[in-house]
Amino acid sequence: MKKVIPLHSKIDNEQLPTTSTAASVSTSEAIAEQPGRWNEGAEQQLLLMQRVIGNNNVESIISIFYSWCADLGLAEGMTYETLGEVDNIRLGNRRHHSANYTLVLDKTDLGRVSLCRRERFSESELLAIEQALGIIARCLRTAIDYQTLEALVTQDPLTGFGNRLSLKTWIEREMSRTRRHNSPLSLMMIDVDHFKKINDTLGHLGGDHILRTIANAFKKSMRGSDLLFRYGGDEFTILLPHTDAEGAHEAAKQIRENLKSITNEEFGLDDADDALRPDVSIGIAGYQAGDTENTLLQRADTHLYHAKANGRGAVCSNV
Ligand SMILES: Nc1nc2c(ncn2[C@@H]2O[C@H](COP(=O)(O)OP(=O)(O)OP(=O)(O)O)[C@@H](O)[C@H]2O)c(=O)[nH]1
Repeated sequence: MKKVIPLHSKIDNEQLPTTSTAASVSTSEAIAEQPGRWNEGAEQQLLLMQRVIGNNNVESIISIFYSWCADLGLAEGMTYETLGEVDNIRLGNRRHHSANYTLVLDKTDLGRVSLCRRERFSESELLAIEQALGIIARCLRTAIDYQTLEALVTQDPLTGFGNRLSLKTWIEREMSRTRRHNSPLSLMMIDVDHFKKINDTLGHLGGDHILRTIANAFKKSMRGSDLLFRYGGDEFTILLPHTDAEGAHEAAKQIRENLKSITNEEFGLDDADDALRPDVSIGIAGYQAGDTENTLLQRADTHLYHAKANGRGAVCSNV
């Protein structure tokens, strides 16, 4: 009888593996070179295919693949690691025996998959895993491309937070949620004071570093449900679901306060540059019935203008 030789020549399937050696597996070849075996688990493979096809979310595809393996007793734990935009994923538990794969499809690195469980993997099980990886590989590539493109279009490259386009999407989403549930919603427009002077003194790269530091400080001051965006230049927007203008006003004061706890060193400033320590002006608008994206932004902007006109380093709203 013809011996089936798995393509993964370096699977860790020993009694006491200490480190894992990744085997490079071209998953499309894995299916093509084992046509006989393909039919054996055809039903399960079909089920997996039906679940992942058309799915553009990497995390979801990985989690479907893991559930599929776990249901068949092929895994008790799994990790998925990539170098790109997609976060690393860990599912289930760590176990003694592991099967490690580097997924490569048409020369594109799709990441590393490591499955583990208490028992050794048999050759036929490893083959089933490879065939399943072959199925998810194409969906994964589409999903990775989709998520990378989505990040390019919606993320601000300097700070990594959402950009103006992303803000538009989220305002619409949160406004319709607010209308449906009759819950409050507020929006903050934040502008760094005298940022031009910071740029002129520290140079553009120094200015970039300050913008990133400020954005990260905003993020730390916010609640988990609040959403931060870079509106453009030295302007940021925070969308605060479930928060009325009064609550947002208090949150804005806290944001300004928290900026004071950032050290000169973190800002990339010398002690002699104390005068350059950044402060912000903030305008706030609470959602009102009949508001559109533009009217909400416009009101926050008007309040921001007043905060600037009142000498900067201030919070202004209608509360
Ligand atoms: N370093 C850096 N600077 C930027 C970026 N985008 C815009 N800027 C600068 O941000 C500065 C914004 O300055 P202004 O809008 O004139 O306002 P300001 O100096 O902050 O003064 P006020 O807002 O009136 O307090 C300009 O000098 C822009 O060149 C960026 O991505 N990085």
